[in-house]
Amino acid sequence: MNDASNAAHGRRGFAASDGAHPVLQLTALSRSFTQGGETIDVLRGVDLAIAPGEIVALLGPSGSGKSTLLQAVGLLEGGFDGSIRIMDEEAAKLDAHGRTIVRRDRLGFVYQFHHLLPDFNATENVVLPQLVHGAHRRDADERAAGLLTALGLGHRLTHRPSQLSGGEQQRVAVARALANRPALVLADEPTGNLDESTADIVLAEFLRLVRGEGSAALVATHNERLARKMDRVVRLHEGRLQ
Ligand SMILES: Nc1ncnc2c1ncn2[C@@H]1O[C@H](COP(=O)(O)OP(=O)(O)OP(=O)(O)O)[C@@H](O)[C@H]1O
Repeated sequence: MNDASNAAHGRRGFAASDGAHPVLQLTALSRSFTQGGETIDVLRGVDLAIAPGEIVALLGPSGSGKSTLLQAVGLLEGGFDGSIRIMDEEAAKLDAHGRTIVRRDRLGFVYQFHHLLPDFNATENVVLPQLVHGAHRRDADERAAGLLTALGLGHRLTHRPSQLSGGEQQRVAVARALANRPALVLADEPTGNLDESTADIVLAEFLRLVRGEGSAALVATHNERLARKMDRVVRLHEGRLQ
């Protein structure tokens, strides 16, 4: 079985309680950017293991490389050296098709800005990734309504993003990220665009839901206070994790 077809077999054998296999294992991950003849070594050998169901805060000042690290793990960009193992599969070596399958079947994404589809309502935004994943419409509708209701949006199911507040939009983005039951959620400043009290509420709901679903998460933030609510904090310093 090649890497891509392994990925296509989804999460079989990797129950959330299976502590023996990290959902994510990074070894000597490096990334440099060259611009105008100058090379910046942003990641200089990052090592990290995340257990199933573990929620890890990735702290670091602006420019320390948090987004670069999340982009690597999200298999969104090439140009990295080192190993990215996602559920025991070497994802760094996959071709574009294999990476797409790993992203679709195993990863969920929450960004600072929600990136919801503006022409679709809240439910549809959570249903669509499930249909792409092969779910039946009725099951996808039920799951979307369940997730959105758990996030306090039961009365906003048919609102479009422009009819929702910033906090509500971000809750829809959280529901969308969890829709396909990912083993690992990658979140880049998921509440960075919200005022402090809304950020606290949305983050608490995010953590409760991720824990309830048994997913692991890697959450980039520069907010120490929010980071302390997670299971573990790692810090990016001079291109390495401390
Ligand atoms: N495509 C690129 N080309 C050149 N340099 C880049 C590129 N992407 C990122 N960088 C540089 O890499 C460094 C890390 O950027 P990154 O966005 O990962 O930091 P960050 O910790 O997420 O910052 P913030 O908290 O401000 O979002 C920065 O110095 C940035 O300028």
